[in-house]
Amino acid sequence: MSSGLAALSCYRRRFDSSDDDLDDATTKADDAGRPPLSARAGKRTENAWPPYPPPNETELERAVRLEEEREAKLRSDSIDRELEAERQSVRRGRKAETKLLLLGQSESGKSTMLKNFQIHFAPNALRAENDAWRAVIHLNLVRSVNFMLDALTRPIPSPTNNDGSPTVPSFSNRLSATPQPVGDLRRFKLTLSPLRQVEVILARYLSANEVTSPSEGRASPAAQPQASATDVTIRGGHTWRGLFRRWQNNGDEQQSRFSASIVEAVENARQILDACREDVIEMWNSPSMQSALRDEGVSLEDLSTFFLDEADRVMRLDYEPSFDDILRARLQTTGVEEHHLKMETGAENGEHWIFYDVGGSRGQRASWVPFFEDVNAIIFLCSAAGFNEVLEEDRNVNRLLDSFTTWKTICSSKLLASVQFILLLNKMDLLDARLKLGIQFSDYVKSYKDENDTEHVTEYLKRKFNAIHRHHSPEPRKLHVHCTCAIDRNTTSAVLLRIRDTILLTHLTAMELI
Ligand SMILES: Nc1nc2c(ncn2[C@@H]2O[C@H](COP(=O)(O)OP(=O)(O)OP(=O)(O)O)[C@@H](O)[C@H]2O)c(=O)[nH]1
Ligand SMILES: [Mg+2]
Repeated sequence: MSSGLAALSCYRRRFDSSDDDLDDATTKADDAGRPPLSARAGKRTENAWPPYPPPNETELERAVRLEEEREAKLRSDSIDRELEAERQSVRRGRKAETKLLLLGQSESGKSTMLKNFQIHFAPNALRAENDAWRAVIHLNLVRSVNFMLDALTRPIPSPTNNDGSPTVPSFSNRLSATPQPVGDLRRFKLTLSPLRQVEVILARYLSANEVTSPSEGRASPAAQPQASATDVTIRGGHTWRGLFRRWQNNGDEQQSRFSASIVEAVENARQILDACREDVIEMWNSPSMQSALRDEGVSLEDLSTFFLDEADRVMRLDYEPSFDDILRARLQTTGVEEHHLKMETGAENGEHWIFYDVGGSRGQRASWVPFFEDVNAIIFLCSAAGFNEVLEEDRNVNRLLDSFTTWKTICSSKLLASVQFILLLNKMDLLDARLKLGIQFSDYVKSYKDENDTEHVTEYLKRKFNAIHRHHSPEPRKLHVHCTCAIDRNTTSAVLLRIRDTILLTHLTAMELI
């Protein structure tokens, strides 16, 4: 309790004590303003309030006493109002502390789910980051194009037969055997070569450190070798979004010069993208190119096919990212990023929610622990489609098995004993597509004996996660489970509302308001 509240309560206690000391039937003064019977009978305590008239009270004394009582009543009402205001402010303060921790392995969809929260509850703030997201989307796209060009021109060691002859035709042989002339690939390599420069520019500036780079005249490159064609890594905590807010006149000339140089370089990159647009479309739509990619073993899932399909729109000079585009932009998280969401809609308008979005790869999980002590809820994401995938960082480990193990660790944590637990079975679209393709869930999960359809597999996953939660939680706790497809913001919005209700309920319960 604050000192103000304590002082007010103390005053209230003194004020109320008179009633405590009196019997029910005798506590009210009569209409003439005379004290209650018990008081008149000498039962009242010395400091009782309101003061009682001496037996021979004159008219003047009575008027003074009644005035004092009226003032006391006004003071009491004012105290009541202050107490209520303080209670509201404590309540708001608690809400301002709403902290949510997004957990789960890499690529489970944590950052995508966070973007859903932003789209739903703070759309204007997200829209203000459009310039930064455009750069991420462009980087996703050029990485895919450059990755394809590299894959198609990489010399492949051909396996040989016993007699030394190749068992499969080399790529160039295959390409010449297709209707697509080899010359086209050469042409694409040539005409699209400026995209190498675009990749460097965007990667460089997206990973730039606002504080150190201007003086050092360099930005830390993000263009580290990536596991997937489209992954973009930006160290957690970097205010990369802010780098694109033009000319924030904060009085720092060096900073402004740096921002201006970023803006100029990114504008150049956009010009190049616009100029390369038709060639990218032609290359991507060429059937022989796509079949060559497949022959080459390049998984289309590794490419940002969404943006390649949308190249005509995305590469135009006047392109503005839509919310659906932002949802699809892949930006691998490293470390722990703190995101403040100021609610712009609904009853929570103006409230602050703080999200901690973590990097999910194994090497980063130790950095989650310090955040356990101070959160209201955990939102754990598991890719339901991970059953036939392995971890990027350890290709011997099945993704679903890794999710079970991580979930068990999280559930067992004593630090999280009183935290709200929300589990999202994400990527339901991919699970559904894979099962419909005939991929057998039981081939990967030996204990699974049910039918190979989405409904039964989902039930199995829910049972499994629930059982781990029940057995390993330090004390009984409710688990909220939802199935999601984080790239579909329409279906996800219903889940977001239910998550919000869960969080609000936690608050009200904590404040003993219900
Ligand atoms: N098809 C499909 N793709 C999804 C879904 N959720 C996320 N993705 C995609 O999965 C990829 C990884 O999503 P992220 O949200 O970046 O994953 P993350 O958990 O934040 O990963 P890290 O930052 O590496 O820990 C992105 O390309 C998303 O567009 C989903 O429900 N369905
Ligand atoms: Mg992430």
